[in-house]
Amino acid sequence: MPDRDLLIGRLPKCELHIHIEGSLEPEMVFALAQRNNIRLPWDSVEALRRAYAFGSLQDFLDVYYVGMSVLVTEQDFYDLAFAYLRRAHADNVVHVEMFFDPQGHTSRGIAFDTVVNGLSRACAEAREALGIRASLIMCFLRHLDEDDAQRTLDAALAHRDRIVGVGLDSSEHGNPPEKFARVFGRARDAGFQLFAHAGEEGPPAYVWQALDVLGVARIDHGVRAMEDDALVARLARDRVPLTVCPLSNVRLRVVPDLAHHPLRHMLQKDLAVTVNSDDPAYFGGYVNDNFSAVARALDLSPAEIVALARTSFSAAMMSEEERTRALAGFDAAVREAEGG
Ligand SMILES: Nc1ncnc2[nH]cnc12
Ligand SMILES: [Zn+2]
Repeated sequence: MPDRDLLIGRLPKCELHIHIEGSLEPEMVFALAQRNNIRLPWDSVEALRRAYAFGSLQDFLDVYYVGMSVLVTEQDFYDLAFAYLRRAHADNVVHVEMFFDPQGHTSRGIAFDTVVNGLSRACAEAREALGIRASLIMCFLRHLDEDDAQRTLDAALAHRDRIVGVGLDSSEHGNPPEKFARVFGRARDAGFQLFAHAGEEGPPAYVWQALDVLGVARIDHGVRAMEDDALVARLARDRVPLTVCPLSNVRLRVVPDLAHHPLRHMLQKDLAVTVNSDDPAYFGGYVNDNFSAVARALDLSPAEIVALARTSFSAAMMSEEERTRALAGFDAAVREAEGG
């Protein structure tokens, strides 16, 4: 086996937890602010970077929503998504399920169509130019009310062919999944796949609700599920995928440092863990950086690294035919890595 970072780079992988607005690098924030004549509360890229010292999820979200205010035109959304897909491709990501936050834009007067047109054009062109597959998952902002989410779902129905699923993100404390039970029921009836952030900062009860009230197919983060043995047993029994984001968890103080990250324990409990970047521009790294940092801190073996990347394919939304083909490519890449 080659060394850890070489192996990580050689493994094809899926990224299943990326907020596209969280890939907005500070340089791009300033370039788009200039292009669109937007005034920012920071006077330089360095000042913005200094604002990235977060004490909690809410601290981050306060900066994240201001950062995304520079996105105005369809071209802005296209440029953002294409830049991310190019970067992900460099990390050997072959399949992306991309979150976006329409309410962060429609609340500023940007049309839903502008957002979806720009993002979906980037996905289509990246497929052509780079061979990377990408689809869109629209997240509801859970700090907003149910009616706002219902109106957002109404807008999404007109784009049913370009949005594959719905998710739930933003401030977790005090905004349990059950607040959106009816919205998710409608989304399910409309044929959307269902996802939710749960157990990032919030308690295990929110993970139970995401599973049993919303009926989600995957849990985003889910690290606090480890506090509840019965929940761990349920997640393991049903092989519910968990999209874990190690660098995010450190930056948002969910864990004190990577050496204390529960990922190894999650693997020992037979949970279907994947590694992802969450908001790479804000948390110090893209998907390979997340693999590399957590593998080093927890001294993961090559077999464990391979297993994590392989799980990203079983956890992805693909037809069984696509999955079989993708896994064959994955296994071939592992054999090649083992050979040299
Ligand atoms: N890590 C995260 N948790 C909840 N909402 C988010 N929106 C963007 N990143 C998020
Ligand atoms: Zn997230």
